Amino acid sequence: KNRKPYCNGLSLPPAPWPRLPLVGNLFCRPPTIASLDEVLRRLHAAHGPVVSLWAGRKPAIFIACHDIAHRALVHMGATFAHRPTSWHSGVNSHGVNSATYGSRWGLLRRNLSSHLAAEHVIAGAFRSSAGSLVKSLESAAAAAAGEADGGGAVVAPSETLRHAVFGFFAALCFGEGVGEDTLGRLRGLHVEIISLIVELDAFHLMPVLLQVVCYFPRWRKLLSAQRRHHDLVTAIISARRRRREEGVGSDAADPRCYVDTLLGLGLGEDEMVSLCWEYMNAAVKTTTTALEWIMARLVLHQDIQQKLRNDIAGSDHMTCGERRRRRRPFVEAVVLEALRLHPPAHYLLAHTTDKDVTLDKYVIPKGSIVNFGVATIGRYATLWTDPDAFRPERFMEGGEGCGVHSIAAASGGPEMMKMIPFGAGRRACPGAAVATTVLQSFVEDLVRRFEWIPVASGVDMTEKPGIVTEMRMPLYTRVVVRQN
Ligand code: HEM
Repeated sequence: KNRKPYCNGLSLPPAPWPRLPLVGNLFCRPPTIASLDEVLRRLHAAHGPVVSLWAGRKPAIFIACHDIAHRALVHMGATFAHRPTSWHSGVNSHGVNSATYGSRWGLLRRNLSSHLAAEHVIAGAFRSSAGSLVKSLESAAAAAAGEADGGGAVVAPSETLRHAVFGFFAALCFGEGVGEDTLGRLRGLHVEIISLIVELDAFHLMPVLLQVVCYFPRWRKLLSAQRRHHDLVTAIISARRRRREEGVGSDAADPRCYVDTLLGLGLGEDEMVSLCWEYMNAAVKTTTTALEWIMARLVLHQDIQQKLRNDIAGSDHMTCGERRRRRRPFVEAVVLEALRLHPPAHYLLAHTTDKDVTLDKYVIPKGSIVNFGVATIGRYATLWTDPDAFRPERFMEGGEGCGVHSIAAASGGPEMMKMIPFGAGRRACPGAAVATTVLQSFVEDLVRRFEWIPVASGVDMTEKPGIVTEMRMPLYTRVVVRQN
């Protein structure tokens, strides 16, 4: 019914009628990402890859086609590089992601990207967290060995993986030397704040009235958690500032961690706290979730796990740094295939446009919310053979995914966008290269040190939809410590 001409004879992308946000879910319970998935599945099936919902007075347009996503994010990159604003952004208000597309965003993004490109910083942080991850798993396996009925110990490694990934990114963000106790409190605060955020609000999909209704009962708790987070991170930053002023270690001469780079930019306290929140928040849950899906796949596909082990056996004598620099096509393929089939983020962060644009045969009005179906594109039946099957070989030489990277090259065509786990174009994830390198390195260490065997009940691969789509049941597996 709303296909009537809107602008220059073109109509808006098809939407359900009446124009209510996430129809059918609004009145019974707060709308969730699961209900969004459901509504979009039906709309795409009925109307094709470009559809709209209504977030209050604004259309929210969803694109689930790699070709159209390529036109929007790459060809019309500058037009689609804007983010919608929010009346309350809390801890996120000064982040790169919420920055208006312009000079401040450019400065913060360049700073983050060059910090993440510093090879020696990444290598140092990785060495210590990979070491402690292997030790913790060995201890967990030893503790559980008594309960095992032969053939290794049954463990639930999720918490250990999460701890290692958090430790790695905390070392990159705040530098080495922050106490375990402080990191524990910081992790607890991240969990608390995230549990209080209304999921769909993160995608700018809720009309203001609904936001007020959903946030009202949790507002005080959210403010209190944010205040405690602010105090803790300010104390860590102050300690880091003092270290630099006193010239402890080589840090004063060579800015290493993210906080050092922020101190160099002369930002205010609130800005730095917000940027640290964003760093840890953007990095940890996504990377941990990806790691869990990869390990679940390796437990499920014993042949792929063995092939991976054979493949990395040749690098056993190398140092950590040498291994990270060497190209490892099969490990890369395993990580890419897992990111295609199980992207941690099923949608990008919300984009918006600074003018009316025509896309496909529709008009996208200025200021609309625009988002892209990451999971739908990665599992598209016309783009991938047997898209629901886990086949890393498709990314090897001669395979249908050969040449496809986790981030589409700006010069490539739409075929480069057959998967977009990190987005594409100007707002694509600046942490993509670090995340994939770290995933490959953790996976190598975990497969080199342990054998991962399914328990009798198998592996539950059901998804738990959310801002980050995790496994519904945490991984539960048998591990055997390898002797060599
Ligand atoms: C497996 C791990 C990760 C995944 C799947 C992931 C995914 C994404 C996605 C889908 C976006 C939205 C892109 C868009 O809206 O077009 C994004 C943005 C972003 N990510 Fe990541 N990310 C990961 C790791 C990281 C890491 C390690 C960092 C930094 C330490 C990071 C920092 C950011 C930032 C700052 C943005 C906003 C960029 C901007 O608005 O300019 N992410 N990420």
